[in-house]
Amino acid sequence: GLLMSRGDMGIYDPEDIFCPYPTSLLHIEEVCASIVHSHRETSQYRVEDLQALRWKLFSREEIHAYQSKSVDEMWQHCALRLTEAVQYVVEFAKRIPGFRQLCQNDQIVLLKSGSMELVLVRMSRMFNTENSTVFFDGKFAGKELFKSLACNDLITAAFDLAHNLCALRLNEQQVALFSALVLINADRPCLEERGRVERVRKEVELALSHTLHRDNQEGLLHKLYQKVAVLKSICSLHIEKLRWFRQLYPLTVHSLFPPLYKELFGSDSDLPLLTTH
Ligand SMILES: CCS(=O)(=O)c1ccc(CNC(=O)N2CC3(CCCC3)c3nc(-c4c(OC)ncnc4C4CC4)ccc32)cc1
Repeated sequence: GLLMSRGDMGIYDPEDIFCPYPTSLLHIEEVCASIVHSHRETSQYRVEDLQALRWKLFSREEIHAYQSKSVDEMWQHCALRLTEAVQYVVEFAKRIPGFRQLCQNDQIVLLKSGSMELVLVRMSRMFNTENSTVFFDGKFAGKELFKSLACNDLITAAFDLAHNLCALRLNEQQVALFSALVLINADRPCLEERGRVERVRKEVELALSHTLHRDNQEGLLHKLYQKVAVLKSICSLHIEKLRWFRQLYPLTVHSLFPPLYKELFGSDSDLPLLTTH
């Protein structure tokens, strides 16, 4: 498009109404490189390691042990795994160019609303479409392992999304840029400086379309935007289940859920764990 024709001079042309900010190709390539690097550094498991573990499946006995856990035991166990995953996502977010320049409130709003969506995107990297298993607790698990969560619709939705994202065969660069795009969303409620979030997002959008253009895969952009809607619906279903679970087991949530829970799903806004150091 017009932006790309500018070359790396970034010359600001007053007549140019399409580009109020000089976004040069060089700068976009720097944004790409930085986001992909941050993704690698904060991805919890490398793709090559997951490939090597591909056929490490839970035995029937191990699956039975998970299925014999009580509902609140299994939720606690999953909560710990999810919290670990969210902490890596928080690290990734903090390294997205421009994220730490956003005001504290907006950083937290984006993380509160986007971290679970990012965990779901990352889950697709840990999914084996040949036997519909996901890497969980050190091995690959089928969805029957999560039976005692009593959330089969939620788990099925998460597995289906992982399957569909896998089918797009995104490379790590595309996963990294898509992840950043999912997080930097200027439409989130309660943002204080929406315009600034929009500008950071614009750069990520350019980086993603630049990468897809270079990989000759522009068709993916439309499919990725469709996936954003699915991420949102799974997260709403997840919050519903969380409310249901908290009504049944208030003590578990209050005392045994990780501290991150109160930050991400609690009402208080002073959030030590998520602040940028
Ligand atoms: C965020 C921190 S927190 O605020 O303290 C917090 C908030 C909510 C909960 C309860 N939800 C929960 O545990 N869930 C939900 C879902 C199922 C679907 C959407 C994500 C999920 N997934 C996993 C998980 C995986 O977690 C890393 N890794 C691989 N597979 C899976 C499951 C097959 C989907 C593991 C836990 C897990 C717990 C903790």
